This record gives sequence, structure tokens and C-alpha cells, in this order.
Amino acid sequence: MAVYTQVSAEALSDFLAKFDAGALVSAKGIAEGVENSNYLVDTTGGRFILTLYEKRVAADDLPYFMALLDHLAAKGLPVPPAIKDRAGHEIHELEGRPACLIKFLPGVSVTTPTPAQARAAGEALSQMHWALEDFLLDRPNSMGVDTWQAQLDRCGRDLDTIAPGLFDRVSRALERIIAQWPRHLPPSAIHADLFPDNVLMLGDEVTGLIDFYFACTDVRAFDLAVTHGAWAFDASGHHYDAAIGNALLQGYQRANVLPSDERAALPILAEGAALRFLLSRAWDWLNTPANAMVTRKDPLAYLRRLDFYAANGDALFA
Ligand SMILES: Nc1ncnc2c1ncn2[C@@H]1O[C@H](COP(=O)(O)OP(=O)(O)O)[C@@H](O)[C@H]1O
Ligand SMILES: N[C@@H](CCOP(=O)(O)O)C(=O)O
Repeated sequence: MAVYTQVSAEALSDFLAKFDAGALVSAKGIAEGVENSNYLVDTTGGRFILTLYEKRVAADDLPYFMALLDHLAAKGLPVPPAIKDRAGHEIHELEGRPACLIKFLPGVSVTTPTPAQARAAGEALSQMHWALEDFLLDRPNSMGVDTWQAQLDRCGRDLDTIAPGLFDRVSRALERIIAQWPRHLPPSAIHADLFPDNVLMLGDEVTGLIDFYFACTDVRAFDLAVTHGAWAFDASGHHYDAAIGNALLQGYQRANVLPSDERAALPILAEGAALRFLLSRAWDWLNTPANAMVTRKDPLAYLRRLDFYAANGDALFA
């Protein structure tokens, strides 16, 4: 589920009255997602997404995210900008939370992508990266390499309750990854969480790139590595699907060729990407009550990816 904040019909009607978006017809909570509260809102003027920003999205970051969406939408990328109210404002407050009314995009997110769909997602990621070359705002990666030691420390030995010996394994991997991290690569605006559930598709066509709330300044090839890890394995991380992984990389290179120094760094970036999600999932695993209405995601699925990339990364990205 992802409806943490209930919105009354009265409050929503008052909110909509600020826009030229029509009058409220219906509003339904959207079950998918984990970070924010999302509603599908139908009005006499059309269909919209209402997002109320919850725990991990800082209100101060919203102007960055909205500027990024506006930048990409202006360049014709399939991203959903926030709707401006009559006064030109995109960011509002509703039921005590920061809130935006967002353009609704058609499409569904796939759970088991085909190679053609992975190729299209890779191409869309690449197009997005190059469309962001002239995006000048900066947001440090709050889940980036310089935060991983602190994330590990705050989990501490509790990691061993998830799997015996996990703390030592993650500590060793982190030390190795930090020592090899390619700090010379150019910074860029990236999505940083382009999992299949954040790509809307109709058949083999990408109709939406959504959920930019981890977007930040980091390395493009790191974004590609995040996307590779998210798309090319089964959910448990036991099985790597080479056809999907290769199609994703081909799609990325079809739109724009990744500079050779960025490509050469993919093996270590892929390990880092796996570690990033292992750490955030482990923290959530240890801190989400068993009876919470949100489904905890398995950290070990990313330990398996980490092991896989450590063993096969060089051959995989050669
Ligand atoms: N602009 C949009 N158009 C259509 N559906 C959307 C849009 N934004 C979000 N959704 C729907 O809401 C779900 C949750 O959105 P998401 O941004 O991934 O939430 P969270 O930030 O909580 O993870 C998505 O899986 C999708 O079904
Ligand atoms: N993609 C992350 C969790 C973030 O969830 P999202 O719904 O905002 O994409 C993971 O799988 O660990």
C-alpha cells in the first residue's frame, strides 16, 4: 500500500479549486509505491495523480524535482510534470503534507520485462541523460557512495539478524568498492531509481518515466548500473537474465554512446548500485514493524546481485 495520509473529499475539492483542472469526480488511493501517498483523481477536466510527500522526500527538495520534470517534459520526454495552479504554483500543502497535482500518464509497469521492453527502457534512460546535459541544478545524492559507511554503521550488527555474517560481508564489500570508486567521472543529473515499477509501458513502448524522488547529481553510468541491477535479475536476485541485461545496454547505447571511461567503470558501479539498495532495504527491513501496511523489500536479493557483479562484472560489461 502507499496511502499514508488520508485526504477528505472536502479538502481535495478546495485544493482542486485553485487549478483550472475541473471539479472532483472521484479519488482512489493507489496501492503501488512505498515512499509517498498517491491518489488517482478524476475531475470533470480529466485524470490526474495527486501525490502527498511523506517521510523520505524533503519538502526543500521538491523545487529541484519539479524543475527537473519540467525540463524533461519541455524536451518531449515522457515524464509527468506537476500542474501549475492559476497563480503558477506547482507545490502546495494538503492535509498537512507537501502535495502536487501531477499529469497522469498512460501505461503499466511490467513485472517480467521482455528484451524488447528492456531495450526500450535503456533507450529512454539514455535519452533522459542527454536531455539533462544542460540541466544546471544540483542535488547531492542522499543515497550515494559517501553515505554508505554511515548507512552501514546505523544498521550495525543488527544486519546479522537478517543473515548470519552479513555485517562483515557488507563491510568488506564496502571497503573494496570505496577503494575503487571512479571519482573522476563527470557529474550529471540522474534518476537513481529506474526500476521496472517506475517505467510505464504500452507494449514495447515507454509511455512514462516516473518517481523521480531519488533524482540527484551523480554519475550517468551509475544510473545505468542501478537500472541494470533492477531489470536484469529475477526479484530474488538468484537468476541473472543475460538477454534482458544485454538488451538494456544495447538500448542505452542505441540512443547515445556511453563514453569509454564511464563504460569501463560499470563493473564497480554495478557493485556499488547493488550495495546501495542492499543498505536501504536492510535499514527498512530492520525498522519496519512486521504489521506495517507496507511490504518490506528483501535486502538479500541485493546481496546476491552484489556477489554476482563481483564475480562476473568485468565479463558482463566488457
Ligand atoms: N504520472 C503518473 N501517471 C500515471 N500513474 C502514475 C503516475 N505517477 C504515479 N503513478 C502510479 O502510482 C504508483 C506509485 O507511484 P510512485 O511515484 O512509484 O510512488 P512512490 O514514490 O510512493 O514509490 C505507480 O506505480 C503508478 O501506478
Ligand atoms: N526501488 C527501491 C525502493 C524505492 O521504492 P519506489 O517505489 O520509490 O521505487 C527498492 O526496490 O529497494
